[in-house]
Amino acid sequence: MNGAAVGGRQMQQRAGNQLHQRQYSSDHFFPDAGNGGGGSKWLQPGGVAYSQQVDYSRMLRSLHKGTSGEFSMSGEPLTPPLTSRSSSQRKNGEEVSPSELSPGILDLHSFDTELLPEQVTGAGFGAGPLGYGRNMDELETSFSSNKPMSRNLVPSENTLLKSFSVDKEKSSAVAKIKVVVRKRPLNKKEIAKKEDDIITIVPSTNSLTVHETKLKVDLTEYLEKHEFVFDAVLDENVSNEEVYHETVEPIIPAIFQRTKATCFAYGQTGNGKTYTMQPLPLKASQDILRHMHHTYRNQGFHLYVSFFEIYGGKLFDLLNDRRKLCMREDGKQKVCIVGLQEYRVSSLDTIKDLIEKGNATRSTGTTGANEESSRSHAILQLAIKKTVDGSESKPARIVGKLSFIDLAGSERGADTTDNDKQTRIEGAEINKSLLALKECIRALDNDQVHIPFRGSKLTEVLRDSFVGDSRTVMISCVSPNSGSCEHTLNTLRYADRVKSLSKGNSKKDLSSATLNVKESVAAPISFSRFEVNSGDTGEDQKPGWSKQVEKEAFLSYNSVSSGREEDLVISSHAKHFRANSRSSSTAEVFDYSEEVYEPDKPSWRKGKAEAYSAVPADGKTRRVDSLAKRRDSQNEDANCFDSDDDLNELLKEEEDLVMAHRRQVEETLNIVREEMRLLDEADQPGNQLDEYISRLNAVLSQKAAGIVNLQTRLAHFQQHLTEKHILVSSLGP
Ligand SMILES: Nc1ncnc2c1ncn2[C@@H]1O[C@H](COP(=O)(O)OP(=O)(O)OP(=O)(O)O)[C@@H](O)[C@H]1O
Repeated sequence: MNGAAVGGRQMQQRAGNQLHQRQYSSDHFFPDAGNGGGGSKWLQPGGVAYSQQVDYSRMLRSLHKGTSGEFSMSGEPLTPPLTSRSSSQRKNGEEVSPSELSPGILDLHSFDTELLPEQVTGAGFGAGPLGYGRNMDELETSFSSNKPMSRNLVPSENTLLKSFSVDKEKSSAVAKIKVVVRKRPLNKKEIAKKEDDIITIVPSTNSLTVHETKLKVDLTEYLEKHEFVFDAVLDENVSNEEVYHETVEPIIPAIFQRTKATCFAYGQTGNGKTYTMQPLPLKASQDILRHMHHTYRNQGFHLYVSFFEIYGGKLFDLLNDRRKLCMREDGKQKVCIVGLQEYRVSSLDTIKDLIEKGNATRSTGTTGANEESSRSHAILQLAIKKTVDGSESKPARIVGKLSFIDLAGSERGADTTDNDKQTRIEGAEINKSLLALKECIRALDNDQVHIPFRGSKLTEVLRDSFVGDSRTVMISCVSPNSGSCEHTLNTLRYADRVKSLSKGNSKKDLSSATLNVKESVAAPISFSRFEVNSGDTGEDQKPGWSKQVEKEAFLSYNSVSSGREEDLVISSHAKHFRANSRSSSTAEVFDYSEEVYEPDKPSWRKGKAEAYSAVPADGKTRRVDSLAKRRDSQNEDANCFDSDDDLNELLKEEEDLVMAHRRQVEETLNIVREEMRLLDEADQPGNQLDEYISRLNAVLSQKAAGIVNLQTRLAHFQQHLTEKHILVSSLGP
């Protein structure tokens, strides 16, 4: 984790199943004013365990000032005396007691999302050069200042309307799902071990190539290139500021227009997720505040911050002494997080304090790859709410929300062997939620009726952020060292899957179906050592999805199962089986490439669908893949079996798949036999022979693991096939 950014996290020793917590170095934000008790406490207003919408910044400021009030830009008093409660605690201007407050439930989503009026205030800053690009100090000054704005800073109404529509345009132009990859630099340890940087990036084409060293059967090394294209690819020289510009900045305007956006970082432990994620909320807050005070000035918008973590399937409030939270669903299936503290904020300093406080309280642990690894998913939410009829006494309505998720580091089962039991349990829980997250994104983008939000706490909590008008930005963090090659490929494949969920991309794939090649570019290592960061613009690096050149061997002999679901890319039609095997965790190790089939449905994604001419003008679906139209849930599967031909075709393909697996196992066995024969025949003197034998042994054990893996997969496929047969026969003639 990024110790520097957090500024003083300390890891406590884990005792048994106890959490690791980062202790915030300064717990002195507030004296225990309300209780009059001794010692400092972190925001315990009145010492009452009520929730929720604490006007934190007012309290902070009034504490700093020691006065009973401050003034908003409009000149109205904002801050109640320290001893009084925030505006949310007032009822028609009267003080109310905590017992009259909400019953301890913060329903982040209980208020109907409100459509903004299609107009902006006639005064204030525009979002143009005046609004953007100023530093935070200036920004703060302008936010907290009660001075009237200088005349020449006030743009015309036209300019404002223009900037507003530019914002709208910008936000609607942002893809529903954006996948960005960030490569971190080699760290000291890796440099000391003289590890190679195996990733080359060509920013101009958003492409990234992983150069994997592999062994042939005769034990000579060769390089295999895996090439990927994403929405953006950021190399090790890219700053956090640039990451923000590339990822979150474009979606800020959308948050004011009923959009819920989610930005999350994904990647192996120690790859820079926290380093990447931590600065983003503050930068986003800066932009949100700027919009509130300029484009949407005097429209009753307020910003609220909450910060919690999911650790071991449980929720903890990071801004309220790790208070345990419960998640509930109301009758409308809206998610309520009971007890979550939410702070109304209007200054960047306050937000910064809150973020630091939350980060310092997160659960951390030590993994093989990161001494201070996040063992939890941390979710920081910035909610924009609007007062109803300009009344402070009524609960504000949520307009939009931006969630930042610093996912716990993904690591493979294989890497956790040296970890204690707790760490391994954490790892399993983490991987489960990552899988669930991908499943949800996949289902959403396929317009599936059933979205498997219940797959994990993470997805349950995020349900609200994914339905309706939503935006998702995924930042995949990868490390460049050769030792992490397999992890890196797994991460990139996960990202690639998420990216390929986008119908738009799928359509591009389909329109160039044969171009969606899966090939490897291999060369003997002695001849083809790549130049690190040489801007490897080889011939095979062409822009566009069709250039996705990745070795995805049907089943690579050399790949030893890591137990992670990204490890395998088997075949598009196999996705069917997933629906039937959701309950089986082992079945979830399978991942499937997919050629997504696009029915022309009227939905919130229609705009995107229309962008692609592959959908026939008559609106009828075009058969691209006999299987694709029946891929989602079991019910959907059953409903979609149109004809016996389709069913037979499906069964045939599945049988072929099983046969192919069988062949793979047999071929692998043959290789092992051949190697054993070689071993027996090896007629080499002394040391050389020993060395040769030990190398062969290494290869053999690798193969043996591969065989076990293949056999397991084969068994699963056979099981699925049987289930399919049963399903087919149950459908009757
Ligand atoms: N782009 C980068 N530039 C410089 N240093 C980086 C970069 N990315 C990560 N680091 C450094 O690498 C280390 C690990 O990063 P970080 O803690 O963010 O990893 P992580 O992916 O969050 O790990 P985990 O999942 O275990 O929490 C930190 O010391 C961080 O400062």
